[in-house]
Amino acid sequence: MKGEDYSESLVVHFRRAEELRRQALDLTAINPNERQLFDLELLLNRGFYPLTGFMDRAAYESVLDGLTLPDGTVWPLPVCLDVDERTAAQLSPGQKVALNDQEGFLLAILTVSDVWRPDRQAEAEQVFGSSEPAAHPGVRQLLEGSKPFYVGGTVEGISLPIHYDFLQLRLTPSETVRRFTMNGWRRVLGFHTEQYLHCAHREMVLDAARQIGAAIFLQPVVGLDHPGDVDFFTHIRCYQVFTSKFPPNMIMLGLSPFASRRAGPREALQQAIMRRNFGCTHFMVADDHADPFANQNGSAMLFYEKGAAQELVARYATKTGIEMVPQLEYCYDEESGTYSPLSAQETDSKRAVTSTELQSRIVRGDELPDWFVWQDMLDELQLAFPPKSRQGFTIFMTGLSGSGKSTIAKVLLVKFMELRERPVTLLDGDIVRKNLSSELNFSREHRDLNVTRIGYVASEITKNGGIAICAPIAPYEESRQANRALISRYGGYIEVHVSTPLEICEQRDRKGLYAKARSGRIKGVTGITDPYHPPVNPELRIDTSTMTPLEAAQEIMLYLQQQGYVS
Ligand SMILES: Nc1ncnc2c1ncn2[C@@H]1O[C@H](COP(=O)(O)OS(=O)(=O)O)[C@@H](OP(=O)(O)O)[C@H]1O
Ligand SMILES: Nc1ncnc2c1ncn2[C@@H]1O[C@H](COP(=O)(O)OP(=O)(O)O)[C@@H](O)[C@H]1O
Repeated sequence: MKGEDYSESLVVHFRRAEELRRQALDLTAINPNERQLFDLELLLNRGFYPLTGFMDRAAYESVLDGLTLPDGTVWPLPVCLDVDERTAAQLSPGQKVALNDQEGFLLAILTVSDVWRPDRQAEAEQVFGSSEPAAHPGVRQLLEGSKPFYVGGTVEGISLPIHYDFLQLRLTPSETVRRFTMNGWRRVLGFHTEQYLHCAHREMVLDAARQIGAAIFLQPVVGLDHPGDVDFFTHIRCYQVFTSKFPPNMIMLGLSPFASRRAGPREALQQAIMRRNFGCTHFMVADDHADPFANQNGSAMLFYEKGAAQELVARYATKTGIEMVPQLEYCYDEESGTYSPLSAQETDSKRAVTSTELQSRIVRGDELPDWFVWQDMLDELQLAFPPKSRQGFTIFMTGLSGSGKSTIAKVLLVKFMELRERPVTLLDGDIVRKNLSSELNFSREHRDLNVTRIGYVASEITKNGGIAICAPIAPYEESRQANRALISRYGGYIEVHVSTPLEICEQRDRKGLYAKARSGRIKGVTGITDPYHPPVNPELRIDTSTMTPLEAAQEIMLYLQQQGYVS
């Protein structure tokens, strides 16, 4: 990147865009992933001003070593386009490359300045303060989730990445600055969040803004981890409710396409610079800002030193042109009925409520006092996090062939249909093998694929509030765990190990499978010549050798009642 480009946006005039579209037909194309598209959007809309493209090697090294671009401008995080070795081999300086979105729609043309293989271990150390993937999710993303070559070069934008949701909130820096001016806002406090906000947050941000005579620009960063999740839409709806609780002309909401690296102090500084580019004069920084373990289990868990992010943003304030405002934790005093900052000593009659606690209280269906959250926000949250009695769930039965999975599943199916509380779907092993996995055999690889396909379908059913009953053998822990992780995001997951011993299954031998296995006519039969790894921690274990199918199903129903899934 040479020279400074002062334009409002790097998206070119539509006449030039037409020309670039024609040129792009002959160019090598790169389809940036979700994370890279976020960076591209901030380059094109100039949230990353003064960058005019993905960093070249000199800028990258300068940022890592000294938190500045080669011309001395403060810049703490690398903004690089990572590609695989095959793509890198096709690129050389001066070459033009098309950058398309995931549907192949042309967004920008990159003029390559250099291509290099970075030392990502060293980058991890400098950016995150660690090169241990297990210790930090940002390090894991960099070392295991990104590609080994970087491409630097300027970009000419044809279009900003396309969004269909909340268009009125996707404001570019020039749009926000124009609105601030129109509102008469000379001082603007940028407030970055990924959390659900409630009444105490309102008092906290309002007090901070009043102290410096500023209005508030709430710019949350959400939606990257699980785009399309109900959670994302709920977050934004709740921010809309939140902003409606402020005095007139006091707060504005906009969405930021920033892909968080969780790089603690360096990231806080980066976010401050970005907010300055959106027109803010002040930026609120928490003492655990951008920490990978913020909001988890108190400060003992933090990766970065508490307060380090605030210190770094404040230290660079003169150079960046944006001032640091510390974020204080506010609590409610039941005696006086007021909110105030929580000091370390005051915990008796004062109550602080974290956003995580808010969410878990809603899932448990607890009563929430009105000092905690507004009714209209509660309505939004309850829609997204219904109590267990209205959540979808999956009953995932695993066990040897003949252990009783299908029989119990059929009993459960009719019981749920009788209850008529939710739609119910049976994904039995042999039905799935016929309809969804007919091309698969019984190798480990194919069994895993079969089991995760069942998990995917069950996750969709669970997400939409239904009941999925799954009954494959599912002999391996890894694919069962993958299903658990996926499905638990959307609702209940109840793993039932149908633990009937092999001798009993073999005596039953309804399909003659074991006889054929013993006589060597079929190979790789689970329990005989293929392994079955019992689940480590199932919700229930049921041995059907000493009970009827009805009794087995009743054990599962009792568990569901106890957990609150069925009434
Ligand atoms: N080699 C081998 N091993 C195990 N089972 C075999 C095999 N070949 C065919 N069958 C029949 O296929 C049914 C199991 O399929 P699944 O899809 O449940 O298996 S897996 O979860 O993918 O491992 C299973 O049906 P169920 O008895 O209903 O479990 C078997 O009858
Ligand atoms: N308590 C029980 N639960 C389920 N099945 C039982 C039970 N007791 C006996 N059985 C018999 O065991 C066999 C189990 O077969 P099936 O349900 O097809 O097993 P799987 O689906 O695990 O291969 C059926 O013949 C069923 O009648």
